[in-house]
Amino acid sequence: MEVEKLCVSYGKKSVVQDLSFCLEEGELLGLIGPNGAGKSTTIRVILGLMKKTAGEITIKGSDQRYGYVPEHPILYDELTLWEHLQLLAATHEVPNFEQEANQLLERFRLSSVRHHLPLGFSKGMKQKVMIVLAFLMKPDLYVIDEPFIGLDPKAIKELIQLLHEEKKRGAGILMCTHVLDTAEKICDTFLLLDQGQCIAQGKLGNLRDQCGLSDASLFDCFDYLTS
Ligand SMILES: Nc1ncnc2c1ncn2[C@@H]1O[C@H](COP(=O)(O)OP(=O)(O)OP(=O)(O)O)[C@@H](O)[C@H]1O
Repeated sequence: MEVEKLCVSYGKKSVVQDLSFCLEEGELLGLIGPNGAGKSTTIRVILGLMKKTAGEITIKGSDQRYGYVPEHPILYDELTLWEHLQLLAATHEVPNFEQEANQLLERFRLSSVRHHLPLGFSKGMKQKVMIVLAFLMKPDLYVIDEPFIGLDPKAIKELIQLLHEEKKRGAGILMCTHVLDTAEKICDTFLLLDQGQCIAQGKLGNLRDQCGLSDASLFDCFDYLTS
């Protein structure tokens, strides 16, 4: 995915200015920044949920689908968990989805509630359903917004493992998060947004160079660059 000089406004208020970045195959890019920096807005525009004011977003390759894990789970009250998976498989042409779906449900400890309505699910269970739905499709591009919030440690471990597997398969992953210690461990590159502008991007080493702090953690770089 290539984003070039992206600008986004809410009415007259400009919230993203001249944002450019690339997401390569097999790359996990961490989109980080303070509250209100413009991360979710950027994601909404990439997903086509909001219009941009200017700029270009190009998704290369034949697979134009994306796996989206939103910050807040969005599920149908009247469909069971399994019916959600069936619906996604039918609308996104996922062939022989049953085996993959069963494995994902097992990994996220959701097998026993597969025929239940998500109305009675906890916040973390709903979040896990959104993850299973996104990963069932096996798209070339993932857009993931704050996936770790509300997940139990076992589910966090499974999600990190899944991210590794999908990277290995060649998928590009854009992940917005405030959980910097995990991001530091699993992301290949970072894009630090502040007040709608990119103030640093690249590998942790690039961020460290920009701060002049050779052993700094991602948190230290974030703190220094946004102060
Ligand atoms: N619906 C809206 N109408 C007007 N302004 C909005 C709207 N949604 C967000 N904004 C503004 O756009 C800016 C960027 O918000 P955005 O939600 O993209 O930030 P964020 O980086 O995702 O923040 P957070 O880390 O808190 O989730 C903020 O100044 C916010 O007040």
